[in-house]
Amino acid sequence: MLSIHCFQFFLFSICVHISTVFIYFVYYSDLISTKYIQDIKPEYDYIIVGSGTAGSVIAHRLATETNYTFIVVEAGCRSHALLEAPVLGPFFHGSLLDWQFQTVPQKHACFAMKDRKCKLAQGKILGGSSKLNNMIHVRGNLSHYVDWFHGKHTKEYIEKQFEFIEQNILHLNNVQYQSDLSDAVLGAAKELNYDKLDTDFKLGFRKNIVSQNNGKRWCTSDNLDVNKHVVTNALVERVIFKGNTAVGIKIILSGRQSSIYARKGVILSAGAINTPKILQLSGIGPQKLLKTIGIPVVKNLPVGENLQDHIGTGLDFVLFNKSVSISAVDMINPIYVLNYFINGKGPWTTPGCEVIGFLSTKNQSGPDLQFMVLPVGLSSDRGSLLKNNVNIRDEVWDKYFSKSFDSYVGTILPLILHPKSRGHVYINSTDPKAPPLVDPMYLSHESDRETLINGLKLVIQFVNTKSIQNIGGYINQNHFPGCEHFEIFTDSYFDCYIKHLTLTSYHPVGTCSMGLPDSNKSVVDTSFKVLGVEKLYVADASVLPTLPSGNINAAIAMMASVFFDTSIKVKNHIPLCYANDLFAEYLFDVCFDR
Ligand SMILES: Cc1cc2nc3c(=O)[nH]c(=O)nc-3n(C[C@H](O)[C@H](O)[C@H](O)COP(=O)(O)OP(=O)(O)OC[C@H]3O[C@@H](n4cnc5c(N)ncnc54)[C@H](O)[C@@H]3O)c2cc1C
Repeated sequence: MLSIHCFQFFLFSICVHISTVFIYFVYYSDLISTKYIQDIKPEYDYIIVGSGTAGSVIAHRLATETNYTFIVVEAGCRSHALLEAPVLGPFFHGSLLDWQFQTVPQKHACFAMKDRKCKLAQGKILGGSSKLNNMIHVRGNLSHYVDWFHGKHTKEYIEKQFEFIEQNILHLNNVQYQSDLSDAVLGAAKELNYDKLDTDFKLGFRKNIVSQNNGKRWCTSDNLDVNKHVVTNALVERVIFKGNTAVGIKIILSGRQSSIYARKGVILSAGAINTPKILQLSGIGPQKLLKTIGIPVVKNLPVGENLQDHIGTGLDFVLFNKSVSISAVDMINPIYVLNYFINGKGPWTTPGCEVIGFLSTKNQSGPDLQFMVLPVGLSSDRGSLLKNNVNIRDEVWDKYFSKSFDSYVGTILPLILHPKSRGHVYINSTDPKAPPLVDPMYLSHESDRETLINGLKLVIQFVNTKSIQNIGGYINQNHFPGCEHFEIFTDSYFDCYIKHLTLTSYHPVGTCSMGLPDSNKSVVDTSFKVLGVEKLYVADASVLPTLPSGNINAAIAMMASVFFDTSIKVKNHIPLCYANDLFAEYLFDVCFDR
């Protein structure tokens, strides 16, 4: 048996090395072409920093609905068709396509990770984190978004924005490949009286809808004319101000510093970790922090505070005595590879997570917990990739995860939807290349731990259903290393377990919160404008004041679209029109104010 595991490890390791070499090739060929080909003008109407989910929605709408000049400035490289296969997502973690952020050592979480630091992958590539993500498309609960805008936009308006994005910007499919675990979990949910999930997220389960086009990953950046509108491998250092008006940005391109100017506005869409970093480097942030670092204060605002994330636990918690999916080794079967490249079908299209569910640990009508169901676990690849992605310590690996090698693993991952723990992102140097200190303070609020403990109990309930028993499911009975002194599956054991095995779902938000101008928690107003300065906007994950009820990519795209409508179209008196649905509009390709 040991020799099979060694062989599997060897095989996976070869795949990891091949993908690493290919990523180097993609990265460096773009770097060289950046030097000789990319053409940047000194001034545009708008500058967009970051080509991720949000930046690309804004760029696409600027290109297709206005005559404004603009440029998207992206620190990462262009992608490559071979990197679009959904199954390859985990290979990008820790690579040149990832900012490779880690948390500072955590007081209440991440004990099973090296130095108590959890890794927090974020995409550094054209398309941003949407090139690394699991492609799950969830609208979330619309009434939360109405609250974010303090009533400025109605639920119907938000719904229209989602419809617009779903019809014009994303490609959405049902998952193209499913394991036996999917149907078993849906069967279990039925046994436990959960409904099928409807659109306005309440409680219930469903198979995933994913952002894919013919089985290939689809990102908002895939709409862009890259040669015309994007410069890659260009790191934005800071915003340039004239008085209190943003007039441009300083960048490092091909090792050289230069400036680009914007007539109408600078839009920061660099994500929830990098946008606060750029603002702080530009003198917008907590006064005390900026003074300590020696940066002149342009505006004292709580930039970088209010960091939140959907936190979960439970990898390799559910085991099976028979296979519930094809094995990781099967993934390199040439038939599956060809099926993907020729038909856009089969296991290579897998987003990882096949089913999602929304539950309440408090018997309420709205969810406080999400389940993500994956037919793999941490030990599936025998330690060649995922162990490093999650930063697991060797001792924990040897004592716990490697013990699952002789079983089959699947994952029912409980995630807290509305955590109360809050952390921060602070720079600790004036060097734009230095990563900021990311302290999410995971699980620092006791109620978050309570929710997750109840979540693990719900996982056990699911595993005890007939549907899961029929496919040979059972709970891993090994004590988690570090928690041996607690009686297994008691509340105190689970409390210890989640503090050790703390997992991010890579959903950091909130670090440049949207809110009312007189609140001391707001960084941008409900028009996405940075408070107290002119012509500077933030539109990305960082403006979300709280976490949505579900995966966040669609909500970020929706926010970017609202930003475009309200702060570019309406502000510049360009009529709003979601579809040319009047005959005259259709005929003359215009929109009328309604
Ligand atoms: C591994 C993973 C799995 C996920 N799974 C899902 C999922 O299944 N469903 C879901 O809904 N959400 C998922 N998410 C979350 C979702 O993808 C992100 O929240 C979303 O893409 C963030 O969008 P954004 O525009 O705020 O930032 P990003 O998409 O991260 O874009 C920011 C861009 O700015 C660039 N940038 C940053 N700093 C600079 C600088 N100084 N100069 C120039 N450019 C810069 C970055 O390189 C990047 O391209 C996942 C995320 C990850 C990482």
